[in-house]
Amino acid sequence: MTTLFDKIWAAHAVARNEAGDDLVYIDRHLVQEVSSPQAFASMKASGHGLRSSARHIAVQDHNVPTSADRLVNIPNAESAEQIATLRRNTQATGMRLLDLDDPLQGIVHVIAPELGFVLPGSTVVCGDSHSATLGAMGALAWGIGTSEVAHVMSTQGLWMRKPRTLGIEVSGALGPGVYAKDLALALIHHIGTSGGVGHGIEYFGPAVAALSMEARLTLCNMTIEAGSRFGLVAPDATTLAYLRERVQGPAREHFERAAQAWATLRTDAATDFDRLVRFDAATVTPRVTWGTTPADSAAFSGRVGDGTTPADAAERSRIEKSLAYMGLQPGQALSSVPIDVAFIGSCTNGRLEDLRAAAAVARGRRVAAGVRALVVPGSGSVKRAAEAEGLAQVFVDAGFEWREPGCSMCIGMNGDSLAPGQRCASTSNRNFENRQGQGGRTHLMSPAAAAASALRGTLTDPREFLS
Ligand SMILES: CC(C)[C@H](C(=O)O)[C@@H](O)C(=O)O
Ligand code: SF4
Repeated sequence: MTTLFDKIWAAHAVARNEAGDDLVYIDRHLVQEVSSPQAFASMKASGHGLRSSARHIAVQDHNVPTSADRLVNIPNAESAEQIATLRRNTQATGMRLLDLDDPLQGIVHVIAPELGFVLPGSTVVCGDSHSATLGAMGALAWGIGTSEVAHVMSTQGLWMRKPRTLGIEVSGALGPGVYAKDLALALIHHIGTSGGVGHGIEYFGPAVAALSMEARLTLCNMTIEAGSRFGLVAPDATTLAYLRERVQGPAREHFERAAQAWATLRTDAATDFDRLVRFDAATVTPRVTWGTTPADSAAFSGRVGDGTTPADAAERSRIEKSLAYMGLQPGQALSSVPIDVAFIGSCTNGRLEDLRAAAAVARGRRVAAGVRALVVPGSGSVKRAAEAEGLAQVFVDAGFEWREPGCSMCIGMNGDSLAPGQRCASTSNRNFENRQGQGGRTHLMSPAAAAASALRGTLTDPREFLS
């Protein structure tokens, strides 16, 4: 009797050293331009090449401008340099690159499932902390550091200590206007930003089973914000339906046989986890962060600081500092807080369903005067699909900017960033100080909530616009 996490791990651990670390075989590796330059350089310096070139895909995402002229104009010299470096490195090593002009380009964690690159039961790594996103496909997926990236490229293996397992069982169902993002924020609020440290998390239970593939990707994406590098959902009919349309190569040819094998990929019993947390989805309402960690969140009807004063002195001073940064008063009603910018996008919430949810709120309405609202699709595929079904037009008619795909204002490396003091309703995953630009203030929420906030000009519960 064991967990899904342990089963996939055991199938990939090919050796154990004296320290107790396992050498884990890596099936797939994703590369982006920010964390790879040193890895390519050290691989070259050690005289290695790619051990298995078909197991890697590279994409430009963090630094890419989201303006229409980006193929001819990358104003930031550092961004241009990182983009050129990945182009050079992939050419030199024979790694597939989805470059700026590729119709499939997009945020690394958004494109990987779209390409059918991530299969249930596989191991997938990327030099990016949000790689657990891909665990939604029933894979062990995690973020690695630059030296590990070099190691994977030249050996296809990694020495790793197996983490303990944490099962998060979510019962009940999410109500209307409540999304996977709200569930993720509620869970992080519940277990804390270090609640998952040292553990691989598997999400399961009726509320997880009811989530679409895209919603599961959102949920797993936020796992690192709870301190865990691994977020996992067992493959089921939803996973198979998603993959059937997307897998390539041998997995396509042998799909039905593979599907039978994937059906065995599940945790035998909830008691097999080292730790178990139970959570009721019916208690979740649309949430928004007010502080500078993803755990600092409350319902839109709530108050800054949860309306309580923590007994712990260190926590009290942390909150004081974060509220000073955020320009908020403890106890202030969240719904009275005005915003300057709304950002809909990122690897958390830049997929088609996210844009549908935001467009359902924005349709036939107008962005409030003085608010800048951006919609940045997570990939070229998302962009084209959103245009084909009329979502882009809904946004444009409502006064939102419709941009080219990339990480954009999630991290502000590409020129899309907040000015000091600006306040943003954002569908991304991190609200740390200066994350979206020096002095910028981030409020995390779902795409429907970001659209609602853009329309009203203050932090707004999306249910006010959904009938
Ligand atoms: C730049 C990159 C390596 C980084 C990460 O590791 O996650 C970024 O994607 C982020 O979201 O902070
Ligand atoms: S969208 Fe944001 S969180 Fe995701 S990979 Fe890009 S910068 Fe990181």
